[in-house]
Amino acid sequence: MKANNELLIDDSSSFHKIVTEKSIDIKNVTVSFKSKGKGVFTAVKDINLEIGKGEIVSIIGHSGCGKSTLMNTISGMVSPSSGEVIANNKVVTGPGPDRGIVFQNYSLLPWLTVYKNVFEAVDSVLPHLSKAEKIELVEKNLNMVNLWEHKDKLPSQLSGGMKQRVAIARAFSINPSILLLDEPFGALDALTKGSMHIELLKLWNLDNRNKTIVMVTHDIEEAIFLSDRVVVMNNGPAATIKEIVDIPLARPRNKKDIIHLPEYIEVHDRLLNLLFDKFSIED
Ligand SMILES: Nc1ncnc2c1ncn2[C@@H]1O[C@H](COP(=O)(O)OP(=O)(O)OP(=O)(O)O)[C@@H](O)[C@H]1O
Repeated sequence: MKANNELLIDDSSSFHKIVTEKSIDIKNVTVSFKSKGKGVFTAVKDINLEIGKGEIVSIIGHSGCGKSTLMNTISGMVSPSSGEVIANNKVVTGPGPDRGIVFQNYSLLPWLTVYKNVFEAVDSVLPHLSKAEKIELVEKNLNMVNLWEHKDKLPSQLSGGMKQRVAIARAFSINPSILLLDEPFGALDALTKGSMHIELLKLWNLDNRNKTIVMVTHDIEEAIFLSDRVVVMNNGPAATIKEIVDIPLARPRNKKDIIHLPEYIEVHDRLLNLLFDKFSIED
């Protein structure tokens, strides 16, 4: 049995696809913030995590434990105080088009239509494409999330789920090999969230499961349904990785069926225990 933070290479007993290429390598990463009058605050400490190409990995942990900080080191928006992040075999020194990010608050430009929100992103990240190629990309991705007919609407005319679908279509249209999702479905109701999970997996499948997806979530069921592995963080400050849990469920997964499987129940219990081990029922 391999240590669970190593890549699963050629492991025929695993449910995971065979991973032969590293996509992200977080090496001994510590992130500290300096704040005026309060000195130095260490958010995460000595994080080591390897993620293979095409893997879906979720990060869960209590509020403030450093999940977003860790994601931001992969995106390049936060620099590690020590250690380094390697993405697609290059040391991360800032944001790049190989890493797309989707936030909980959609971050759409409110003055641009759905179409323009996606087009502008394609235009700025892939300037070498012809206009026709850019239009084709925008159309394909808006169709994939069933929003083509809403292409002329402004974000204010859309529901939360629709806005998030635009944000996801935008992230996919720039075709990053790594997709970083920071609580992407946190603000959605359960039904919308469920259909967004299917949309996300559909896009991932259409791309031959080649995109690496790292997602921050608070939702254990969401993490199990979507992920190959779930990274559980300890509480901060100086948060570390508590455990990395493999999700032993074959794909495609049917949400209604998997919840009855003993493997699901076991992994769900494990994650609950890891997250809530300090509480008892009486609490
Ligand atoms: N730029 C910053 N300057 C100072 N402290 C920061 C900064 N960014 C994050 N922190 C601190 O680092 C810790 C981790 O924050 P982070 O946002 O990564 O946590 P999180 O696990 O994503 O939280 P949540 O689940 O509530 O979104 C927190 O204590 C936060 O206050």
